[in-house]
Amino acid sequence: MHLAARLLYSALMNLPDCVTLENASDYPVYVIRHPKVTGKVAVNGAHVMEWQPTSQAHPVLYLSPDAVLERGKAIRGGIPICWPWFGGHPADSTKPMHGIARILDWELLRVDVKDTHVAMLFQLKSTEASRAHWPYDFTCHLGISLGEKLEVSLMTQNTGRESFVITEALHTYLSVGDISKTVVRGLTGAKFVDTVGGQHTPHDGEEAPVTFDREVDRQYVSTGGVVIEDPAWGRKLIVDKLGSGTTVVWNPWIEKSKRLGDLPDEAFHGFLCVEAANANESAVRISPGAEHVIVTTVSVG
Ligand SMILES: O=P(O)(O)OC[C@H]1O[C@@H](O)[C@H](O)[C@@H](O)[C@@H]1O
Repeated sequence: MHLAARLLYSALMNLPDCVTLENASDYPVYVIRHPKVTGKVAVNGAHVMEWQPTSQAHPVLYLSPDAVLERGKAIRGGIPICWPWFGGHPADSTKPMHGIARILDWELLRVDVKDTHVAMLFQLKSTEASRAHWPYDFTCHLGISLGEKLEVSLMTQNTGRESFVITEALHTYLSVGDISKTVVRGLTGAKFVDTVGGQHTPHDGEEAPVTFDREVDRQYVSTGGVVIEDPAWGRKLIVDKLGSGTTVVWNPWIEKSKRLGDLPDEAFHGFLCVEAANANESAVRISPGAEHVIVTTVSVG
């Protein structure tokens, strides 16, 4: 659907009072102001840019102050949806990094408001634009529930006549008080692929929890959740997931931050990414008519 039609449709949807559609500089964003939670979700990528329970003094998600808000571009921070490939395209390096879902406009189908949360349902269907990058027919639904807990679930349906294989990630940027004191628990013993510098080096599991004193870019074989201890802000973040065989942990540290134009050089001190993903041997084959769901939740312990 064309953007203008989509915006008209949203207007006709009678958005609840706590959700408004703001359209500064032709960049539509749903803004949530609910007694229990505030948030922002961009039409571009159905991208959760912000989510903050009103009980929290500090933001939970990280959003770069230099993030580029332009349709067709990925946002640095929040939760980019990496789909239908995670990382670089396996065969064609000219295709967009992390796939197309984060750079296409999604359509809001429904909003439900409860005392405790706001739930939104977005849809992305295959079009000529998507087929130019990926030649398959699909419908994706993204459910986002913003409350004391954040839940994001991505369902991929194969609406075509041939099977396809996807890799994917719910690429969650989390704010922390000090990355050098941050500890990620829940991945001990898990094999991982180290991808720092673009290499893909397999490793056996480690007994120590994950800590940060340099760039970390790892794809763990893991179906379970993690706990992120952030002593600087005296809190724990709990990231859980379903339908995911890979957990990606990423912090760019200083050199890579300098190379990323949409991230301040020193911003790496204040975030890490923990991504519910399916990569490598967890790539998902979906038959015609079949579907696959991946879910991540984030809460503050
Ligand atoms: O800059 P992008 O395309 O948003 O990717 C950010 C990072 O995303 C992570 O998931 C990857 O593991 C990193 O290698 C990558 O640098």
